[in-house]
Amino acid sequence: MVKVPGDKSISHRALMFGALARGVTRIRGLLESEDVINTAKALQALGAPVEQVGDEWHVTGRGIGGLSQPESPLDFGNSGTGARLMLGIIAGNAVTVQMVGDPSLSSRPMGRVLKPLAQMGLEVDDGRDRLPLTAHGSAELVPIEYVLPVPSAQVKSAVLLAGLHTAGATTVVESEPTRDHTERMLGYFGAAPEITDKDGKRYITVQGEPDLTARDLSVPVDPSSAAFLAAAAAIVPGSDITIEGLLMNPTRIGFYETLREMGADITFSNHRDECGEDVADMRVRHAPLMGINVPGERAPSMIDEYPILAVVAAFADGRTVMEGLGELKVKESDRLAATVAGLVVNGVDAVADGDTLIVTGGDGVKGGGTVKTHLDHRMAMAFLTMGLASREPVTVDDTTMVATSFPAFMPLMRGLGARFSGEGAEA
Ligand SMILES: O=C(O)C1=C[C@@H](OP(=O)(O)O)[C@@H](O)[C@H](O)C1
Ligand SMILES: C=C(OP(=O)(O)O)C(=O)O
Repeated sequence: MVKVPGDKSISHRALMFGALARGVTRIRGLLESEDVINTAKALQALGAPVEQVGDEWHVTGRGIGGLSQPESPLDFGNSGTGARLMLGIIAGNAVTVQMVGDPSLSSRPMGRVLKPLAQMGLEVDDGRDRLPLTAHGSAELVPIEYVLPVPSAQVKSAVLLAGLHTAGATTVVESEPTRDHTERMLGYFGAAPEITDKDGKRYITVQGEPDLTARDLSVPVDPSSAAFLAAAAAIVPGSDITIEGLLMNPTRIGFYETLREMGADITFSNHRDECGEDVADMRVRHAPLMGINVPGERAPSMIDEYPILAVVAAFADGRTVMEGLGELKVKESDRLAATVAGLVVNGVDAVADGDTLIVTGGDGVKGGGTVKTHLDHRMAMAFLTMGLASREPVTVDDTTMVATSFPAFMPLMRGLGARFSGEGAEA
């Protein structure tokens, strides 16, 4: 049984909802990674105490609109989720906040959240749409109806969080379902949104100024982190691993559906509910894999898993065609370009054609190349995993960013038999 840490998306939200509720929220299984700790520090600086108590994290909520002026800039490090969701919260409080991030985060588009938040009343100095920026929240936000121009749970969540700070009903319309942890957590904290499906679109409406009540919650295992272990088991002959308590939310498990279609031996057991989310235990055993077509509609349910899926595809027989990957270009790096480059430098036949990624496998993977990770944790973990099954070692140029989402990655992999050398830069 392998213990994989808690889900990053749910961890950010558990801290944020804890800060917006009344009372003390106690969180078990919080992902203690750099991204999540930066969110905890930001909330603390905004006047909602966050403390570690044994193996729990306690957040003392300030109620909707109850946050206070921070004394210094808030640093979101590498985290798009932290920065974008917090913008939704900052928007609804009468505070002025300087937001900064690392070079990767500072190059990512913030206009996608700033545009709807500006309609609601948030002001940003000099019309900036990248970090660093200075945001002026307001105690008088106005509700809006917003049609998402991109399939993004971060944009959806920022607008819904801001909507909680208005005196009316805010609706987000999405045409492709994205991860729904914000909606579920709203329900768990006592303010379930109204969700209706009409003409192939989903309408999510929150009522402003709800009373959120502090809750105890336990964070399920992150399917995006577990994907590296599952992939390793799928490509390394003789593997057989079981991961306990995996988050099975249908908006998150496209990677596992895809691996199964490729022929991977994956079974789920002991399905149960944990704090409003479905979880199960997952067993993965090595089996021969074949290339498949992965439809674009599936992309939101596995958006962070494409680098590792592309690595798995390199070990599958034939072509794997992955469509609809436009959003990969605006992650911690341009993951479409970086994945192709990492595969090619290790002797794999891979090309990007517009928003489509095509990887042809068949004869194993040569390896021997050095992969540029561009401050991107998923690039580092995907290619370290590739090195476990390639003929020659794979080198990655930097492993420090792994700590943003999965600090236990290298020790866990070592525990399963992986050998990394050179301070872990080679697999
Ligand atoms: O809402 C979230 O927690 C996340 C949403 C996704 O981003 P987008 O909403 O930008 O697609 C995902 O890539 C990110 O790792 C986490
Ligand atoms: C895209 C990711 O995270 P974020 O947007 O929060 O930086 C990720 O973890 O792969």
